[in-house]
Amino acid sequence: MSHNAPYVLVLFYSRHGATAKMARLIAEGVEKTGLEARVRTVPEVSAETKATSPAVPASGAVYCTEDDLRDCSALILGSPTRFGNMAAPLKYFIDGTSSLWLAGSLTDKPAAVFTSTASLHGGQESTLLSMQLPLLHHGMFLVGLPYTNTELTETRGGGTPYGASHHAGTDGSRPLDAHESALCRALGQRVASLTHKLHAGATHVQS
Ligand SMILES: Cc1cc2nc3c(=O)[nH]c(=O)nc-3n(C[C@H](O)[C@H](O)[C@H](O)COP(=O)(O)O)c2cc1C
Repeated sequence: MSHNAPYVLVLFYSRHGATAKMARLIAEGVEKTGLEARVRTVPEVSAETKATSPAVPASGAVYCTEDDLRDCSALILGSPTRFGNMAAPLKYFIDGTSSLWLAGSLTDKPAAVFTSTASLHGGQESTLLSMQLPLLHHGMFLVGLPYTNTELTETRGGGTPYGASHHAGTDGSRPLDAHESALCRALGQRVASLTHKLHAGATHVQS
């Protein structure tokens, strides 16, 4: 367990900004509970023959460090859907977490996932489910969205029990609607509430 103040790491990749907007709404949900949301992104990946980018992004969230990930109390992971799966930059980052896996650094911490797609039936669920696989390998407690969030049955866009999702449209211009936004906030709040409960339980056991 970390000695830092507890925080929920909202870690995402976004090329065109839709997933980044979801991350901000999820962070709002986390912070409603009084817990800090630490919003971080990952750099692009490129072939060895291609130029690299500056070490600090020009705008938006800063890049996630290994310490950010190791010391989080919970993780909420977001990616655009790419061919029904998460985007390579996020997968590349996760593939670099072997030392945390060996140390069990993320074991018994809550985790959840979110995605944005161009088409409504273009792989939201497959992306969310496949994003959960490495989190299970890390021993995390997966958190989804319960149907007591009535937006799940009312939505005409994104929103799944496996995590939050957004239908951006083929030109990416469809904004997050009220249902999708509410489910983003609900996911952040749910992960943070569970984190509070786990911390309270741990304190109780130790005292
Ligand atoms: C290489 C590539 C593959 C994609 N594959 C899918 C897909 O399988 N299904 C889908 O609905 N959208 C797909 N998209 C569209 C993105 O998921 C969509 O534009 C998303 O909203 C982008 O999120 P962002 O604004 O955070 O970058 C793909 C986009 C790219 C560039």
